[in-house]
Amino acid sequence: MSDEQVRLGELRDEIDQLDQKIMELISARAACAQEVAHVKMTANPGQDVFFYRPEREAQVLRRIKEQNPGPLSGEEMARLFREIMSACLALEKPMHIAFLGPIGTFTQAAALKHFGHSVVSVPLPAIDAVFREVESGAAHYGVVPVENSTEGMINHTLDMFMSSPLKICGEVQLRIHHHLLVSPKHGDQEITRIYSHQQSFAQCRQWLDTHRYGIERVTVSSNAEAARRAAEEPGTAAIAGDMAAELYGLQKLANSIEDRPDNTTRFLIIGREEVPASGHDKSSILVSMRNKPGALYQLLEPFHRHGLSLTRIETRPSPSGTWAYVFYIDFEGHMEDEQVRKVLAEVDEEAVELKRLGSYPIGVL
Ligand SMILES: O=C(O)C(=O)C[C@]1(C(=O)O)C=C[C@@H](O)C=C1
Repeated sequence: MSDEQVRLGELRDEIDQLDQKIMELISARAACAQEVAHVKMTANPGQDVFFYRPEREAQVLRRIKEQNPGPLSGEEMARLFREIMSACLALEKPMHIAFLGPIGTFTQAAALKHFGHSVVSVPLPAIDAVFREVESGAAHYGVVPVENSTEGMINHTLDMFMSSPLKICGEVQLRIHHHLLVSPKHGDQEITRIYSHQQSFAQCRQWLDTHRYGIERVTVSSNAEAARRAAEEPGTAAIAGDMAAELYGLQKLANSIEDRPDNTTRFLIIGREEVPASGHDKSSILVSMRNKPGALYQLLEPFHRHGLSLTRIETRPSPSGTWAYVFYIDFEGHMEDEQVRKVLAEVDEEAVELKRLGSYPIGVL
């Protein structure tokens, strides 16, 4: 045996022993989670038990990232623990997660990034269908897109909160890479049509104008649908992400064609319960103000005075009347925090209506 073979043999023995220990430790952790489920059920007999605890998961993942000794990166280590916790939660209760489908969309990728792969993910055809599925209790949680760094807010999601009783329980950000995809089945046939979702066309507009000028662009309901069509119709291509490419066996003609390298979409997790503070949280509200001079100043001034950081403010027309507006506001802090309580009490005094959409951990992954 060569020196290399001897050394490799030793290292692989060491890896086998470590794997054995890791397996025993993961099993002990899973048994602990089962016990947690038992405690939760006996403490709340006959009631809705919330097995999924977003604030606890955020704390665990943050601690892992902070204390990770390397050589793996903090992100990579947190991703591994994300999957371990996902499997532990599935032992307690398999979670049904509704998302804006079909399968292969970026929203599904976001759902799996947030909850891990041990959930049952349920594709639905529209954002309001995701809300309804969670409201009815058919799904435990839902995942919907809310804003894109290139294209701005997804107004349909914001507007749903005006009438829905659901709470925001979390957020997840996903880097969005779009590719120009073709089916290897169709050989070198000239591309005369490109399918994609309207948001994806918008995010790749400059690239398309430079590299595929004049080719017909056909808008479809999702990137996954675009990929499905490109897989079936010769002479067509799709703009979609990795999940859709894999699902429909497409090849990349051009990689990462989004105009902005930091193209990111933020998704919200919607559920039926309020989330306790995790120590690093964000809150969202909807406020409708009287139509008078200085209304916006009056609304924002208490946030400034109490030192609360606004992360997003968006205006939407009110469904109740012409020229009345509703403000959608995200800010740092939890509604249980003293400062936040004070600010919201002041806002409530001036507002026609204040709706608390929820406090939730700032995305960790
Ligand atoms: O701490 C809990 O409440 C648990 O149920 C355990 C656990 C975990 O595996 O760490 C699992 C699921 C929850 O979402 C949070 C954490």
